[in-house]
Amino acid sequence: MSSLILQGVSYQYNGTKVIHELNLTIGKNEIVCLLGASGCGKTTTLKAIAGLIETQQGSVFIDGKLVSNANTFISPEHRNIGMMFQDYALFPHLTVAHNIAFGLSKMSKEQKQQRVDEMLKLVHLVGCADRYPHQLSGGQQQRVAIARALAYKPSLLLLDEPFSNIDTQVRFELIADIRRIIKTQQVSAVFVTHSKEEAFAFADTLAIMHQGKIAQQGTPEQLFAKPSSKEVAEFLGQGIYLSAEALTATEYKTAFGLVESVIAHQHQANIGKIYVRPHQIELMSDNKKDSHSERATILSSRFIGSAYVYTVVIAQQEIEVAAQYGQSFVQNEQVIIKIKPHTVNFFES
Ligand SMILES: Nc1ncnc2c1ncn2[C@@H]1O[C@H](COP(=O)(O)OP(=O)(O)OP(=O)(O)O)[C@@H](O)[C@H]1O
Repeated sequence: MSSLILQGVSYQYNGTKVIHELNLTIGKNEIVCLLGASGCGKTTTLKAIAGLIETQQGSVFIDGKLVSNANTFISPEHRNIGMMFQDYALFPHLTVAHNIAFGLSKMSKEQKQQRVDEMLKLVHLVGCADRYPHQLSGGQQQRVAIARALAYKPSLLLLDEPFSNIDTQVRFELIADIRRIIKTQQVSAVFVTHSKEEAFAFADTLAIMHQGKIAQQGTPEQLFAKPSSKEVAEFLGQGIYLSAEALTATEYKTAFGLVESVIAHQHQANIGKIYVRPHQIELMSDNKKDSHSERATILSSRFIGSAYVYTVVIAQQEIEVAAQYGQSFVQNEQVIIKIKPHTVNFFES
């Protein structure tokens, strides 16, 4: 059974549609990241799942139970969800223990104490029970927030940009730790961010949102290997388009030479464009001057400690490409580029 199903969910603010007939399914114990540009509707989707807004169309099921459609609306406190929102801070006047125990009103005093102790252990904050939030670091406060969200054993956890106020240095340690905590508690989670790095580190699967819809859902590897649209490919990382002809299931002819795919693709049409990312491009000096391929132009360079990164113009598009060790080029130099064999993203035109 799925933990969460959204079927054709739509929502509009004052007549402006923000989410459009959105579909999303999340499996048991799966961590899914809603990833997308600012304003694409991520937080609104999370609010619709939580019941913080009433959707105008579509159905939401949590653990197989209908929580919202045209005739039904279950309030947030009855949806068995835990929330960890960026602006859903800890109660400043309550100790860590009281913050964690906040949602445990139905338990006896002893049961509450036991659950708080269990949660403190889980989030590595034993000994901090009597502290107040202002006596904790940002990372520790987020550990308390996750402990509070998990204390009453929700079946689904919703996290909205929970790491955005945490220093970059400790952020990825905290992400790994909170992922471990969620996995040990066997709870499903929907996580919202606009950071790809956070999404890759935290989620099992990504659901890329674009203009109020899920454009594609899958593991990072699946999305990189076969983005369903140019928007998904572009969102996953900067790149350039090269006009290409698919010669076979693994070979593409471009003005810059033949490009080889490490995975075979089926094509309806053989004329289109391939999307090439910087790490797939190799710059080479034009020593022989006898190649028939087009040249790229070095626009500028910057030193990043271990190598030079060049801004290069390729087919009228600018892209930053790192040079190989020991290579150097001068401004306006015409260079040959080699596209390394990779999983080619080909879009038919
Ligand atoms: N209360 C509101 N009233 C009117 N419009 C709103 C309201 N809340 C959000 N919006 C609009 O709805 C759209 C989607 O907002 P939402 O917060 O869901 O996007 P998001 O993808 O989470 O963005 P971000 O990454 O910037 O947080 C935006 O255009 C936003 O301006």
